[in-house]
Amino acid sequence: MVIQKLQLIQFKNHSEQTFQFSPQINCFVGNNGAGKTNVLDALHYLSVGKSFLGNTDLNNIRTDEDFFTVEGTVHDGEKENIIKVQMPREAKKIIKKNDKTYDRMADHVGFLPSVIISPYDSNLISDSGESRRRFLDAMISQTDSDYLFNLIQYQKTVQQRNALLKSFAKNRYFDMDSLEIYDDPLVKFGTAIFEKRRGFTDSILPLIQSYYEIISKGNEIVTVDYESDLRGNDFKSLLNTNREKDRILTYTSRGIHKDDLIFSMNGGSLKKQGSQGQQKSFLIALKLSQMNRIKELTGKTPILLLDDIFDKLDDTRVSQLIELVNREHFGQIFITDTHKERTESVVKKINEESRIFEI
Ligand SMILES: Nc1ncnc2c1ncn2[C@@H]1O[C@H](COP(=O)(O)OP(=O)(O)OP(=O)(O)O)[C@@H](O)[C@H]1O
Repeated sequence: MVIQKLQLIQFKNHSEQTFQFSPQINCFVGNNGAGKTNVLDALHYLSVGKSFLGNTDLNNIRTDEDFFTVEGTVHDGEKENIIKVQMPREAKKIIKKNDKTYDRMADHVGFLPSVIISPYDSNLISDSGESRRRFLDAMISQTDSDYLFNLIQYQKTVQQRNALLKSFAKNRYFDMDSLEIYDDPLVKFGTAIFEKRRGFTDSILPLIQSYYEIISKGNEIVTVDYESDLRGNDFKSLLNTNREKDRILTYTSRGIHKDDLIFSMNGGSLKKQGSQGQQKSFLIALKLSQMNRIKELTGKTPILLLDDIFDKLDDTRVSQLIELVNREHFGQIFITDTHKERTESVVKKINEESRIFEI
């Protein structure tokens, strides 16, 4: 997948801007606050119809304007496609491919896969399990539409079961039969999600380890463990055993909504023991592995968005990263950096066609 052209209208700090891209490496350089990350965010909109910064769509309309438009010309290997995201202040967001409006945003996901590596990824290490679960879900659902369906059904069922538990407590009443109605859907959807998450983590671990080894020159060993209540436990029995506890707590205490990914370095916690550069190297390895899996499963090469990638990495790690990019041919890459000279020197070492845009 190659984005040939990007046009921004009233998108964040960009009033009107058009970029003609290289099919290989594109760099955006400029001072803090110039709007480099905003360009990557626009590319993210073309991929999944929303911001990677967690902003609401309305916040991304340029101040005092009525709408934003992000339009991209995307070559899918066969033909050119025009992807257009339009966000009016007073109406619903729409996304179109070749002038045809999608009924649901989800129908577009997967057409232009992307992987982003940004400073915000550090939340994956520092935050609670919820952000790691969201990451895992986003990774798997880019290549598996059943997964998203099962997940939505599972989450709805947990919400309904929790609401019932709360109403029991409020009304000082308990009815086992009506609570048990939720067991079958929880077991069905939860077990399917568990199997997918386990399979995905198992398949991605050797990739993460090999990318990390290259970036760090073998200085440390990292691991990722998938932690789940369903590991070694049958979900149905787990629900039975915890029914009384759930009644007291008034929520569903066990299940795949409590899953987590445990990141370790040399046997200890990556969060507690990893330096900023080591944590960043790990996140890069994780994301490159995600990229590799998407490519393998869909046959499409995702676009790679690298926000502030060189910050916090020492020269050795930057060189290793360049070597990796040269070796693996990651497809089309978009990089932001505040240091023009650093970007120029890095790009010179990569044997691919590049373009540098000053923002
Ligand atoms: N809706 C909006 N309307 C106008 N300007 C906006 C809007 N949203 C964000 N901005 C501006 O965008 C700028 C931030 O852009 P961005 O995050 O892309 O900067 P950057 O070049 O990546 O900076 P850094 O090097 O610090 O990461 C800020 O100046 C902010 O005020």
